[in-house]
Amino acid sequence: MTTLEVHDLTRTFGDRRAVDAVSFQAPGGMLTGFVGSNGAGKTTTMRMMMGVLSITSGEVRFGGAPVTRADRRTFGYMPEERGLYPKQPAIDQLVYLARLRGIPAAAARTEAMEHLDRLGLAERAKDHVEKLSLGNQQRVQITAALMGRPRALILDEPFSGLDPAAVDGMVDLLREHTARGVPVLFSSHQLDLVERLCERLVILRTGEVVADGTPAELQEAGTVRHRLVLDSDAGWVRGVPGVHAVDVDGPTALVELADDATTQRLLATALERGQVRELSPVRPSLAQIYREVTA
Ligand SMILES: Nc1ncnc2c1ncn2[C@@H]1O[C@H](COP(=O)(O)OP(=O)(O)OP(=O)(O)O)[C@@H](O)[C@H]1O
Repeated sequence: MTTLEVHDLTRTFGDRRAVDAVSFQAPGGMLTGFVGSNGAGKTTTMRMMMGVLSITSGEVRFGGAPVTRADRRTFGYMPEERGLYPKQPAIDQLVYLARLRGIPAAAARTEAMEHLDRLGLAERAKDHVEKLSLGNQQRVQITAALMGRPRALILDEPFSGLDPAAVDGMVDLLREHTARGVPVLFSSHQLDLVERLCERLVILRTGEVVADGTPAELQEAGTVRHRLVLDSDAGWVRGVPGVHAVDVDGPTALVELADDATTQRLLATALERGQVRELSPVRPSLAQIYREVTA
């Protein structure tokens, strides 16, 4: 298992710090999601990790040592600006990219055909990329990053524009790489997907890391809410001191409680008024955590 990490990574454009002392790890064998709003600095960070953009200060490490040019040649990278040539056959581009990673031509062709076969595109291997649907182009693009047994994967928005079945297929492919101990870092705006897939996630806000950990760790650090279900209208909870009613819908209320005493007071009041069908903690969703840390 080889960890890919960044330490105090900083990039300025003029007097603007697009990435400001960013540190995090993408451990080997795990999918690490990289999220943040538009302009938060994800692409800039990934470009520095790959060495396609110079680093103002800080360091990228692979396996505990400063990353080398030779290391980076073994990484699979899917850039934000998609790199396939529209007027070249898909198979040729996959073979070319595998050969760049030192795979002999014959083996590269075999691997490329296997991939195209898995995508259901074997018959279209010789078609120019531009003749494929956008989703299929995107899948070939991800495949290009996966050629030649990369030692790390850095993927900028690999799932954008894919339908759910295509996402699942691509995730299966990525999991084959994490199973070999490879670190996989990918950016995404699809929080539900990130929540479902990732063993770790890093949240960036205006160039800084504002949350970093496993989904469970982030959930523990997030605000716990409670769901209260009564047998009659729950609107009165809005008047209870220490209770912040996030949402009230008939007999059901989603509330944030200031402390344990508030919980007891709420419960006692509810019982005085009738039956309490449920009072239970609600683990925050990733979307809620994201809103809290990026607010
Ligand atoms: N070459 C550049 N010159 C000047 N500013 C840049 C350059 N590249 C990026 N920036 C700025 O750096 C900041 C971070 O941009 P970046 O593309 O890394 O964000 P992002 O998180 O990937 O956003 P998105 O989700 O929209 O892709 C933005 O303010 C952007 O305008």
